[in-house]
Amino acid sequence: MRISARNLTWTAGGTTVVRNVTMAVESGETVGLIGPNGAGKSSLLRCLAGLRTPTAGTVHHDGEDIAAHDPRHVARRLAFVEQTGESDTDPRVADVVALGRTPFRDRWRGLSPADHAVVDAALDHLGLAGLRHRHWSTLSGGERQRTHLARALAQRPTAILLDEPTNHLDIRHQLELLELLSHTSQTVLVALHDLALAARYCDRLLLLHRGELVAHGTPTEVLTPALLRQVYEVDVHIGQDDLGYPVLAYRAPVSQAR
Ligand SMILES: Nc1ncnc2c1ncn2[C@@H]1O[C@H](COP(=O)(O)OP(=O)(O)OP(=O)(O)O)[C@@H](O)[C@H]1O
Repeated sequence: MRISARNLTWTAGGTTVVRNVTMAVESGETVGLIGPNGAGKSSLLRCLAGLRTPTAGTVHHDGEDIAAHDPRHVARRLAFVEQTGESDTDPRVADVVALGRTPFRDRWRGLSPADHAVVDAALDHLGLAGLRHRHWSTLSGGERQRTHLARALAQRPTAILLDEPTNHLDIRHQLELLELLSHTSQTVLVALHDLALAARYCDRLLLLHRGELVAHGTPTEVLTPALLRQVYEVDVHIGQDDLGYPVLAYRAPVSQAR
């Protein structure tokens, strides 16, 4: 699915959080959304997922303006993995993953055998089968994050938006998750703080700064010392490891380096 925004602005509490963003993620691409804390990444993702109504501008999924559709229609094609939060209830892992089938179910009916098979496959895919009966409150941060991703996969979406899905994961699980995302045929837009991982696994990067899209292109085009100095206010040396993957060596913040 192609996801696009045109002149998208979102204002909250008197502040313009996302400013006049025009962008597109082509069908099947894996695109990284990067930018400093508070740049507007989560807010942009929510607008693209139909969870926030833009103050101005439009969001299209495969050419359809999502403002013309109800959330259930959007959720049948697009899954959103938010940063993990606390829950008032204490569901079991399998129940959380089964929520992925909600957009396809009759409200008053339980899961069909086909739904159960999809849930089981998602649990297996994320290595969660052994935790399926565990309660949410007993899970580690990384287990919760993988459960959220399994819920998204159980939705069988054509596009997945993810908000910092690796922030609770150890290195192995970070690499596994990004391998999974970069090899899927689905359209993926993922907010990431780790620029080296973003460069390694994403086809293209979108760089947000103070709500504006200040750069987009291949990782090599976007990750330049000059741009990272301007946006992140750090000096960085960008090299390559022996496999050709980018290595970023950060220096002191610009203000302290003088
Ligand atoms: N509902 C809201 N009302 C007022 N301000 C908001 C609201 N939502 C977000 N903001 C502000 O908008 C800015 C961008 O927030 P957002 O969470 O989109 O940034 P982010 O790039 O995802 O940040 P981080 O990397 O820290 O997660 C922040 O300064 C935040 O405080």
